[in-house]
Amino acid sequence: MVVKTLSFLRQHQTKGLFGDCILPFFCTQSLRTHSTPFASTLKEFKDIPGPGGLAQWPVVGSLFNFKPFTHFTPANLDKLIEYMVYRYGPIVRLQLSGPKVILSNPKDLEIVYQHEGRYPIRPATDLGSLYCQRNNVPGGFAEVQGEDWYALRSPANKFLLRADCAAQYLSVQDVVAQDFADLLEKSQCNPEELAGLFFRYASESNGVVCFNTRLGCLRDINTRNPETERFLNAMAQVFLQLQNSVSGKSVAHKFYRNKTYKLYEEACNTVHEISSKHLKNALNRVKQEQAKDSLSLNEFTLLNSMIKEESLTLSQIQVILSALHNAGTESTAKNMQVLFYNLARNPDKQEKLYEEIQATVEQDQPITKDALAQMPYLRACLKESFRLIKPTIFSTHRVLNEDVVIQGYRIPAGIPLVFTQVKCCSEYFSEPEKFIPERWLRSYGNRKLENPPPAFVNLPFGHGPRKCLGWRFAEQEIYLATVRVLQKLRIHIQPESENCGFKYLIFVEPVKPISFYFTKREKHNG
Ligand code: HEM
Repeated sequence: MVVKTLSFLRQHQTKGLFGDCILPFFCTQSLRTHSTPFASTLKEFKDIPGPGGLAQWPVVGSLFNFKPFTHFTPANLDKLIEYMVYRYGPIVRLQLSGPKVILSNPKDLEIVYQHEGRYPIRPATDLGSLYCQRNNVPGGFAEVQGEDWYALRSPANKFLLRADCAAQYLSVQDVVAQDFADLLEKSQCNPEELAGLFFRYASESNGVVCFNTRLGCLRDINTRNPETERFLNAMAQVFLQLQNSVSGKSVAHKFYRNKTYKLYEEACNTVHEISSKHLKNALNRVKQEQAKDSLSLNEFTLLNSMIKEESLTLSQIQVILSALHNAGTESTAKNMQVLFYNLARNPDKQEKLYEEIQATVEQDQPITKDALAQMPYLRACLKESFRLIKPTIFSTHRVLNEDVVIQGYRIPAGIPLVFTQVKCCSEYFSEPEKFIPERWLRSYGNRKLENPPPAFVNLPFGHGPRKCLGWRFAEQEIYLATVRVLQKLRIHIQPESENCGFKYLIFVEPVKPISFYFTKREKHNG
């Protein structure tokens, strides 16, 4: 097997499939570290460092990682993983509902990505898969693998991988961002309700992309549409129950339709029902406008690109658009709050960003693609916020179809590899706990970045063919909201949120809702 793996690596290197990176890295890192002859340095899977004894037993071994044997619970799995990396190093083998390998060195992540193949496998949450199996409904991007995944991903890629896709929606998403800023200006919300406003913003902004319509999520409380409210509540319920399923609050859903499962199923059905309606309406509008000759399918929109895909059925279009809307809402809402939190805690950086905005965009003028391109500090602030909070999602896994050699250990195909980036912060960044957007600027303090961090050190949207499909939209939505809010308001947090912790269940999220408050900026006249 060892020889097979090595010959595989050699073979592909000579073929150039992995560029010239894999084998040299393998040689310099793994073999040099252990400085023994080539094949004999390969160590077996069972020798990977990690908790020993009963903790490695199949099935029951997982239990020994948690209370009462340790002080960790499934709800703070990220802390357990952080501890494991601290205790055992960059590669750790442990039982977590089956054997897993935790990797934290960016160079090892790179190796995994190089081996993930055409159809990368990211294991789904069991609640999502159970829902599809028990109801015999097709899965979205998160639930499907292999060719089924590719059948969804490839038509979506045609639009979403184009560099200019988000720019098509810039003006309409800008209006959504202005509505959000207006709402924050007027709001007298408690922290939970405020967190809900971020969720509403992300849903509204993604709605214009996925369903070509304003869903009405940002309407004033008195004019809200009951169906939109039902939609928002159902989407929030989907994430809540997913969190319950991964945080150990529900285990029995695997065996029968327990409360968590039933709530999840009901919420998924509601999301499906309402998103089907939105899609039907959007398609009708397209037909009407085509009949009037006022719309050409050549207009570059997500919906048009789906309609033009002859291989796609209506139900597949529905799955793709609904999955995009769901995947993009909670993730964007949560990461946006993290950015606002970092800006609130660093008023000097917030003012510096405000100055950049003032110099680039007029308050009553639309935000253009060029204007966004001229705001490097805005981009640096988001990048730094992602770095500080990472991972943005708990957590990116891959399962490889082939054996791989990492840190000198042979990891058999099929073992889930869990990526975490806890340690690399201090290794690659000075003052890693500080929010320093400047570190991402080409010149930092008038000197060129001497040791730029390795490429795989900060991957908020993942990497490779299975990378986040909506990353351009996520960034655009966060940029627009930040610009429109800062033009009007200063972002602050109450002292009780000063050191709010974050947890990672599905997406990153504050342990307690953040107590933001906003003060109006005096109007500038140019
Ligand atoms: C700040 C906001 C967001 C963050 C941090 C984020 C992050 C991620 C990450 C880390 C993944 C897994 C990638 C991997 O396995 O390599 C992912 C997957 C995905 N994201 Fe996002 N995302 C965000 C917003 C969005 C938005 C706005 C959309 C849609 C408009 C979206 C759609 C998706 C989809 C469909 C997938 C599954 C892709 C697949 O399995 O093929 N995301 N996202």
